[in-house]
Amino acid sequence: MPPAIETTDLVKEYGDLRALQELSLTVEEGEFFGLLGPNGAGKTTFINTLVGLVRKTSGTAEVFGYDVETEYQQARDAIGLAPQEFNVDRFFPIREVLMHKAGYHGISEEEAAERADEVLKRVGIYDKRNERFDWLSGGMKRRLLLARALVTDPDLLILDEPTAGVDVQLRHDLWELVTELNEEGTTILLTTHYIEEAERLCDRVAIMNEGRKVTVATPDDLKTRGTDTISVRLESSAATAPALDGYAHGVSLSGDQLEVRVDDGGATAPQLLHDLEAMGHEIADLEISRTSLEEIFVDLTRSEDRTVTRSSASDSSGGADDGAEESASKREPEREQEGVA
Ligand SMILES: Nc1ncnc2c1ncn2[C@@H]1O[C@H](COP(=O)(O)OP(=O)(O)OP(=O)(O)O)[C@@H](O)[C@H]1O
Repeated sequence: MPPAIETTDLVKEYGDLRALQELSLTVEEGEFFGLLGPNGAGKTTFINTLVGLVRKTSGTAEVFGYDVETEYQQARDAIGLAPQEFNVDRFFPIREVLMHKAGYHGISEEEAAERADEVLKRVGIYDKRNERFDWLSGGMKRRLLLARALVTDPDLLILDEPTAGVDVQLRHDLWELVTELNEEGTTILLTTHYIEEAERLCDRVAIMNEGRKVTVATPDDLKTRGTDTISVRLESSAATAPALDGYAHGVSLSGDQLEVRVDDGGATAPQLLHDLEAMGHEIADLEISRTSLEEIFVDLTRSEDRTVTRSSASDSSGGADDGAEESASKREPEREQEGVA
């Protein structure tokens, strides 16, 4: 089986702005994969390229081995997208919205009705099935976007910031649901600003910045890239900070409080204790704090100089590009429904 997503040297330019810069990324079938990055990193552009809402400038992008442009229909049929923005037909009861969506993918009316009911139950808004989108609360709207993504029973579920602005209860419900889906075999691509979410859910994460892939790693691997702090309380104040060459990246002392920065706190603590005792210090207390994924993320995505930046001309050329997107969006009526480009 080919990977769920495989892109090679993918580039997207909006006028002078390179939103994706030679992005090569592989997401294996069955993975729960996170795409992290600050605002404007290119996450939505990447997703929109996969679903045919944005036309790539160069490079290749395949979904389960299907080229997203030359084999658009096969690639698109494999994907369920829950976009960041609410883009649902407001004039129909939500059950019908879901049935229309299934219909676009060639599913018979009878089966579409069954599937609509099934996914509405699954996301917990079946009792709202005859209501219109506008009448739903914000949280229910998020649930509906997920239901719409699921109604075609996709092999690849793409969630673009599914928990942005939702309450804690819904966030946990959504986490539970997507974990279940992944356990049932659905590949998941999730973009999020919540590091905790990525850490909790994802097998691997790609960190993007300014259209580039900064790194791909498991959340645990990422955490090992930071430094830990060992905080030691001494029985009595010391006059000078001890020299701990060899493993300490930094040592600071304030009275009886000593802070030592090391690569791996757990592995280094015994050595540190030994060394301090050998220097005549008595230890009252010791605590290790691990670098949070958030700190590592901030560190990895510190602003760099852009090789190509938006120029004043790009606003107008962005308009020309929009024209290209618009013609792409007319290829299938559903694209307008799901479109966020
Ligand atoms: N249609 C467009 N025309 C011109 N520029 C665009 C267009 N869409 C996105 N951009 C620009 O491309 C860059 C990447 O945007 P994108 O929305 O992909 O980032 P993102 O990582 O999804 O951000 P966020 O986390 O804020 O959603 C940004 O600089 C954005 O302004």
